[in-house]
Amino acid sequence: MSIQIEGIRKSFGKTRVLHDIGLDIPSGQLVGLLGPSGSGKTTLLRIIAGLEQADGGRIGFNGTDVTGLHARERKVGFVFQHYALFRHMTVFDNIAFGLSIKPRKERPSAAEIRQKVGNLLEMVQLSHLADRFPSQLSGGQRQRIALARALAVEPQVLLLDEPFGALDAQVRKDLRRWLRRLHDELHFTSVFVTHDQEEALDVSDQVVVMSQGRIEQIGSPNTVWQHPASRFVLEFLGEVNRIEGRLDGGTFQVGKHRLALPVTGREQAHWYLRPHEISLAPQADDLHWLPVRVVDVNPRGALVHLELEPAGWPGEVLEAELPQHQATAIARGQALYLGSQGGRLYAGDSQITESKLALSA
Ligand SMILES: Nc1ncnc2c1ncn2[C@@H]1O[C@H](COP(=O)(O)OP(=O)(O)OP(=O)(O)O)[C@@H](O)[C@H]1O
Repeated sequence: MSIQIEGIRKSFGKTRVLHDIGLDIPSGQLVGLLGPSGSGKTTLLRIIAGLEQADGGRIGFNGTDVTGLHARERKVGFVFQHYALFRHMTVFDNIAFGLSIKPRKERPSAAEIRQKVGNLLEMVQLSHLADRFPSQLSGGQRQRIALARALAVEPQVLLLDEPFGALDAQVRKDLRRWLRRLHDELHFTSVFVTHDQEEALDVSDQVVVMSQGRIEQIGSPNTVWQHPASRFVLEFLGEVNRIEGRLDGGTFQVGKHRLALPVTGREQAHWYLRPHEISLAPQADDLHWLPVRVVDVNPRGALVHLELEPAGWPGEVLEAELPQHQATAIARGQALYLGSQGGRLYAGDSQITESKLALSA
C-alpha cells in the first residue's frame, strides 16, 4: 500500500508543530522518520494512523483519500515503544486478539487462528513462549510479540514509534535487522519513527529528516549521509567538526592561518569536517595547514580516535579518526598540522563548496 501525505499542517494551541508536510511513500518501503525530540515525528505518524486529526492537508492510501477515516477503518498496524501487551493474556492470546475480535463474518475459525498464531510465533522465533504471560518476557521478547500481534491482522501499513527505544544497544541492533528481514519477506509498507540516526540509516529504504515540524531532506540513507541538503542534516547525522573562519579575498582564514581557495567574497564561514575526513602531518605542507595539539588518543578496533586542540587559533576541540596504521606514531601532547581533501564550507546558509578544499596553504 502506498501512502500519500499532502500539505499536512498541525498546531497544538498556538504552537505549530507540522508545517505543510508532503511525502510520498511507495508501496513496500520502510521509511524512517528521523529528527530530534519535538520535531513532530510522532505527531505525523499519529496523523497517518488516524489517531490524530490534521488541521489541513490530506492523507491517501493507494491514492484513496483516508483523511476522514477513523484509525480503525484505516487498518494499520502499530508498534509503540511502550505498547503494553495485555497483561492478563498469554503470549498466544495477545497475538490472537486482533483476529478473535473481528466481526463474525470475517473472523477465522479457532483452528485457523491457532495455525496463524503458530506461524507468527515461529516467525518471531518465540514459539516456546506461547503460554507465558508478558511479565515473564524480556523487553526484546515483548517487542517481538507486539510486532507479531500487529502483523496478525495482516495490515498493509505498519507504523512503528521508537519500537526498540527502551532496549539495550545489542538487542536493539538485533531487532532492527530482524525487522528489516521481516519487512523484505512480507512486503508491507512501514513508517518508523526514531531519533537514533544509526538506526534510521541502518534499516530504512528512505530516510526523512525532520526539524521543527518541517522536512529537511528525503533520501536514501546513502544520499542523506553523503549529500546532506542543509547544515542541519550535516550536523544531525553523525559527528562533525566545525571550524570557524573568514573568507577573505580568495582565502579561508582561521586565526592567522590561511588556506587559498578559489572563492570570492568576504564573510564568516564554517568548515565542516567529519572525523574520518581529517588528515594529519608532522610538518605543515600544501595540504596540512592548521596547527593542532593531540590531547587524547583512544584506539577503537581498527581505528584510532583522536582529540585535537587548536594550537594558536580560536576553536573547539576536534575529533579525528585514523586507521590504526596511520596513527602508530601519534602520541598525546604531539604538535601536528591538520588538513583535509574533504569537508564542506558554508557561509550563511549556503554551501560554498562540497569537497576538494585542499589547495595551497
Ligand atoms: N497532545 C499534545 N498537546 C500539546 N502539544 C503536543 C501534543 N503532542 C505533541 N505536542 C508537541 O508537539 C511537538 C512535536 O511533538 P512530537 O511528539 O510529534 O515530536 P517528536 O519528534 O516525536 O519528539 P520525540 O522524539 O520526543 O517523541 C512537541 O513540541 C510537543 O510538545
